[in-house]
Amino acid sequence: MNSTAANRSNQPSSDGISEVLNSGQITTNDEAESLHKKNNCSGYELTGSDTFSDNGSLNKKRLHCHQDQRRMSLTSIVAVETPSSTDAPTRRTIDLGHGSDLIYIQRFLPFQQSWSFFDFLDKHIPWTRPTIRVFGRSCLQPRDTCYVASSGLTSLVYSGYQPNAYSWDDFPPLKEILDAIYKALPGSRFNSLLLNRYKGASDYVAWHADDEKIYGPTPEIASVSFGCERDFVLKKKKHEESSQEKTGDGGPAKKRLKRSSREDQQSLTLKHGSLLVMRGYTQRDWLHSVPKRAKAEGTRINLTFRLVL
Ligand SMILES: O=C(O)CCC(=O)C(=O)O
Ligand SMILES: [Fe+2]
Repeated sequence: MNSTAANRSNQPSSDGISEVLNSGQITTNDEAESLHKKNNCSGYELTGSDTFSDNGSLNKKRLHCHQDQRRMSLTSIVAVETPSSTDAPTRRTIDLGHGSDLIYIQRFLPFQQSWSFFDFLDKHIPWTRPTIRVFGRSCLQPRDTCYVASSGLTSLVYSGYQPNAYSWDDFPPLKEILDAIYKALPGSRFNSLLLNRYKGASDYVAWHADDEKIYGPTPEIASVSFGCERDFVLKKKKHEESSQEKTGDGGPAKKRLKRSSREDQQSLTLKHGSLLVMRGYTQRDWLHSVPKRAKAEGTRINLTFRLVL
């Protein structure tokens, strides 16, 4: 999503994965902030279980984004994006502990093809910005959304909002993306897709877990990102927010009350054409968010493929 000239050039720098170095930088900010900003749901959104607000100060990293960046010379892009025949996209696994893990593939889809997907989705998806309910208040969801699902599934409801389920047949490129995911994740199955469009720096998704019952106890969620890169931040739920103890692996109470540490937080920069997979108990034990980022001016589109049981 992040797309300055530098970013859009997809330089083979880091893989976008970095632990948050200063635990103080992720704040479970005050409900007060949200209550000030009643109409824009700032910082809060109730999806699965619990939510917290974010003060946007997680990382001092600059995330410039300009939509016209793709007009830059393609020379450097091609130089780093053209894989040799033996190059498989690098896959990183991040063990979050206690049966939760992530897979991140930065160059999951080819760069130019990813822009074609972006353009199709931006133009043809029937985006809507619904009014949702957060802590009893109605407010505008801080990003556009759309939902696609196989027929006959239990409806998705989050934050008091039940999206209309569109058919896969209406958007053939989505099937191409899903096929690519199946190649990367043999044995996985997905039958629904939540699409999000972040139209600029102040669009975001607040702290939440996708732990709705319809996904079962250990959902696998495959998340594909296009356009402006944005930070994706995870933090471990506080003990009472997680149901880890229900399976008996929460350890003794004293241990469970330990202060948050570096291992309780992760931050990734989700690049254009990347795939992130959340697996195991990630939804039960962790929250995730895409915070506002002042420099992330471009549009980002994110697709999260899920399996409704
Ligand atoms: O935009 C993203 O990367 C995440 C979106 C998300 O968490 C969700 O739709 O549940
Ligand atoms: Fe989510």
